[in-house]
Amino acid sequence: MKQVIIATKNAGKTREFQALLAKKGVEVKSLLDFPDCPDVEETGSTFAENAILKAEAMARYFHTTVIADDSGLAIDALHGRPGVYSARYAGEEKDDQKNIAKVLEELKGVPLEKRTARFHCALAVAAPGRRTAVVEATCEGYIAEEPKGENGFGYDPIFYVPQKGKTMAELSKEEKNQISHRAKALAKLEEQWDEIINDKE
Ligand SMILES: O=c1nc[nH]c2c1ncn2[C@H]1C[C@H](O)[C@@H](COP(=O)(O)OP(=O)(O)OP(=O)(O)O)O1
Ligand SMILES: [Mg+2]
Repeated sequence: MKQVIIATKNAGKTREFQALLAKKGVEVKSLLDFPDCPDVEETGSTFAENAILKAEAMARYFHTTVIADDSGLAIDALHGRPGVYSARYAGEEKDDQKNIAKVLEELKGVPLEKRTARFHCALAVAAPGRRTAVVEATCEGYIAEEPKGENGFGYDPIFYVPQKGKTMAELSKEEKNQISHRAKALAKLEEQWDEIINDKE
């Protein structure tokens, strides 16, 4: 069985990687499968730096190739915030509902055409004794006036995707995986794929 470790404790990201990589016959393990693994502090000032920090720490811990995802939402009217602070925007507890409420409060009265935003995803691939590779991608949209939809995770209920006429949380998993920042970044690893996967008996 082909396998890859994604260095994330986020269940939503994990589900998306599982769906994206099942097509390739690759089984995804995330850090949720390894409850004892250490926390990595996200002290970088960019998505790429944080992805590298997480990937390299976990490649050392597991002695094998891992992929880390650092992602978030950049809102133009908020000068790029919440950005790399997306997960903890409304506090250390990483509460999606509180993060959404904070963003909507800050955007009160801002008209739709000025609510432009994008999701960013940086993926770092680290392996012991190898140079770490990083790819990045974005997905453009608008911040809706109110949350809509039940699917996805994080800021999906307030991220309006113009070409679909829906919020990200109203898209099916398959639809999100055709357009998302995460799917686009993963596609950029295509050429390195044979070196990334681990063959498990
Ligand atoms: O597709 C997405 N749809 C909605 N929201 C999203 C998405 N992608 C990232 N986001 C938000 C969630 C979280 O507020 C932050 C990620 O923060 P980030 O540090 O990368 O992830 P995390 O702390 O949840 O898990 P981990 O670091 O273990 O991978 O951006
Ligand atoms: Mg994090």
